[in-house]
Amino acid sequence: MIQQIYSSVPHHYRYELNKDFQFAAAHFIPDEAAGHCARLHGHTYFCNITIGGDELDRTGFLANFSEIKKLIHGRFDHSSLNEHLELFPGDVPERYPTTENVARTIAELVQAYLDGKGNGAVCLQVFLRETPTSYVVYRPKAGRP
Ligand SMILES: Nc1nc2c(c(=O)[nH]1)N=C([C@H](O)[C@H](O)COP(=O)(O)OP(=O)(O)OP(=O)(O)O)CN2
Ligand SMILES: [Zn+2]
Repeated sequence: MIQQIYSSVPHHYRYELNKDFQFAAAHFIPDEAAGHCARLHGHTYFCNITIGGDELDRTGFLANFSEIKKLIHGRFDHSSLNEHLELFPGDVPERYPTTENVARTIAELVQAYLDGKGNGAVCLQVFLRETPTSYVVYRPKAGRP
């Protein structure tokens, strides 16, 4: 994991936090146009989340590394992404569990968690690798999903 090279995010925050983790998940893209991806298959996703902010919380954290991992890994690891219908309803192409849509969804989940902390931290980037040769970088506009 530590050999991974990320795109860096331009920003002016005093602190930048990065958390790496992996999760194993199955998925399929519910459209025949997706070719072999329309069949159920699995990946070990590699994820890097970048968070920026100027203020630390009372524990001296911008955000707790372990809570960031738990938020995403705890929800998706050893699951079928298509069964998370609240996030990936099968009839909405913008919500099919493609790498792009999963990366954006992760950014949305992380930002919702950060909003609850109240120290102004923002999710700046989600790097999501689906296979050894395929990955997506998602950057919310103006630091927001
Ligand atoms: N833009 C996207 N294209 C594809 C996605 C996606 O999410 N976004 N997903 C898939 C498949 O789900 C598949 O898991 C990954 O496809 P691919 O990179 O082709 O996988 P391979 O391991 O076969 O790649 P090779 O480099 O040819 O070994 C497809 N496209
Ligand atoms: Zn896939």
